Amino acid sequence: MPLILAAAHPSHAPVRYHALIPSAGTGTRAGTAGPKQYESVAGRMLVQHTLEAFTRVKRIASVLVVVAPGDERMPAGDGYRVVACGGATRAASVANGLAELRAQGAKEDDWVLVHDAARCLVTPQQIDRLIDACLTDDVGGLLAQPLADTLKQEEAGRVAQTLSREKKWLAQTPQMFRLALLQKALREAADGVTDEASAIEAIGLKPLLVPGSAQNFKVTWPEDFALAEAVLRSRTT
Ligand SMILES: Nc1ccn([C@@H]2O[C@H](COP(=O)(O)OP(=O)(O)OP(=O)(O)O)[C@@H](O)[C@H]2O)c(=O)n1
Ligand SMILES: C[C@](O)(CO)[C@H](O)COP(=O)(O)O
Repeated sequence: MPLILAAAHPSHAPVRYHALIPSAGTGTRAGTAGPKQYESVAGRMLVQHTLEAFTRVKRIASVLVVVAPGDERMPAGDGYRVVACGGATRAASVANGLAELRAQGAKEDDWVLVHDAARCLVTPQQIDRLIDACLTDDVGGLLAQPLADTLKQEEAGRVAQTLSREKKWLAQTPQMFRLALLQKALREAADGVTDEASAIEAIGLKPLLVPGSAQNFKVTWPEDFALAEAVLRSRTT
């Protein structure tokens, strides 16, 4: 796919935005027979809804989907490429995808928007909101949702204490950082890092929190499929 020059960086160098969609998980918590991203939701594979949102954002120059080695279930489609370089963890899949982007010619300063295949309810408007908020930021940032419920800490199945929910956010995706910075952060990240922002935080930087949407949830549990289906169908009526 040709890379499109999308916007002007303050230094006047061309800035490009790439989407990286880790889709190499097995979906163990979803309780489905196969990986959840291939389940049918509102008439299409779950991951196809995710990809449609990104391919509709015109300033995104390329969309790269990372699947597990040997996985041939991802359909080919317009506007995205599939590479079978998934790793044992989400962070490894993202790191391998970043290396692939570099191999394809993406530059160190290009922005990368990493987004879970399993967040199939993201909208082009939400993606644009993140880009608009971060494009002049020195660090980058993520969509996130302020905590709505009271927060409990558990000990042996009982409440040990109630934590303050003030200034607490649930991290969503996309999470948007410069390519080389994110590569460095993931190289240095401790095992078990569960999102890009925490790798960036670990090197001493403070990602920007950009309000997302409660509808941008990650399909994780069996009951999430029906909810995703209902939301998607409500958008087409
Ligand atoms: N080794 C991995 C693990 C996860 N992912 C991707 O990271 C996203 C978020 O992960 P999660 O929701 O945890 O998906 P799974 O790992 O598939 O689910 P589970 O943890 O229930 O097994 C998903 O789109 C998933 O496909 C990935 O690319 N490579
Ligand atoms: C990246 C993420 O979706 C932000 O909330 C989340 O950390 C993914 O975690 P998982 O353990 O892969 O479900």
